[in-house]
Amino acid sequence: MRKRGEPITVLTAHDFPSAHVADAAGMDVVLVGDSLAMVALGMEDTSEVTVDEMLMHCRSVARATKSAFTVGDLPMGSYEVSPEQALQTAIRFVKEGRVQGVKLEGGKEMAPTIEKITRAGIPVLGHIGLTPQRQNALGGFRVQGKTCAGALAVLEDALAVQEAGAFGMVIEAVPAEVAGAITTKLSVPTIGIGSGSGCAGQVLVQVDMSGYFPPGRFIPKFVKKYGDVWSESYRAIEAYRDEVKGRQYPAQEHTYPIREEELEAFAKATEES
Ligand SMILES: Nc1nc2c(c(=O)[nH]1)N[C@@H](CNc1ccc(C(=O)N[C@@H](CCC(=O)O)C(=O)O)cc1)CN2
Ligand SMILES: CC(C)(CO)C(=O)C(=O)O
Repeated sequence: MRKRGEPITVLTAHDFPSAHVADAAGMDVVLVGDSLAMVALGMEDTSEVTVDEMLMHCRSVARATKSAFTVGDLPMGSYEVSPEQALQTAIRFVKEGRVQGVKLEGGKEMAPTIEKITRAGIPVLGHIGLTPQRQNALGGFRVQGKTCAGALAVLEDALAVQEAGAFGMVIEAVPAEVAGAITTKLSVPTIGIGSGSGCAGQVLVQVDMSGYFPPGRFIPKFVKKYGDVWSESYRAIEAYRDEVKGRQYPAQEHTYPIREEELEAFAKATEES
């Protein structure tokens, strides 16, 4: 259990085993992020992933999270058309995805949508600053709020998202000083990613922080690699390959016994045929 005032720990996980370890390790929130597209499905960006794909992964994660609050990310195209569309999608996330809350990207333009969903009793986590679903409009995965005007725009978004009823908001790739200052002006928590330690909580993608990617792959500056799951998996798979090829695996202890007389009878029965 998290103590009052302590930073909120959030981890993006996409399937049952990763969510299971995140929950066991005491994460406050597990987010089924649409980074799913890039991390688990091998897509170029997050714009391709569908509601049905997200829902399958939400269900998988939700089966594993016993104590972590579980949030599902509304994918691009499933909530921008109207607040009604967004509410319908959010309801599917709760009913079919079995999550407890939803996340959606956008600032003040999404306020009516956030209000609509929260009024229906579904907790909403906002997402401002760098909004990856809009990377084409932002000119790529670019740091936001780097100028006075840019920082003021992020602040305006934060206040609008809070006012609309969001229980918190992700602030992605905003200079630490700006994200910290915005955090002090809000009453709901900010969950930073690439936005410094002044946020009320932090989020990272589990695959990134545990090092489950090949050496040399590009990772954003904000990622700290706390583990080397790629190397460990690679080592294990190589050893398995070698032992199968060398007939060392499976060994006697990995097999099931049969009584001598049954085996003899079996040999006799098959000899005759
Ligand atoms: N796996 C993984 N995939 C992801 C995310 C993640 O968390 N991890 N999060 C979302 C994408 N977000 C980013 C944010 C920043 C960058 C990035 O590359 N930023 C430049 C900064 C560019 C600039 O200076 O403007 C850098 O060098 O860090 C890439 C994807 C979705 N996909
Ligand atoms: C990591 C985070 C919070 C930011 O891009 C996210 O939204 C995701 O996992 O999809």
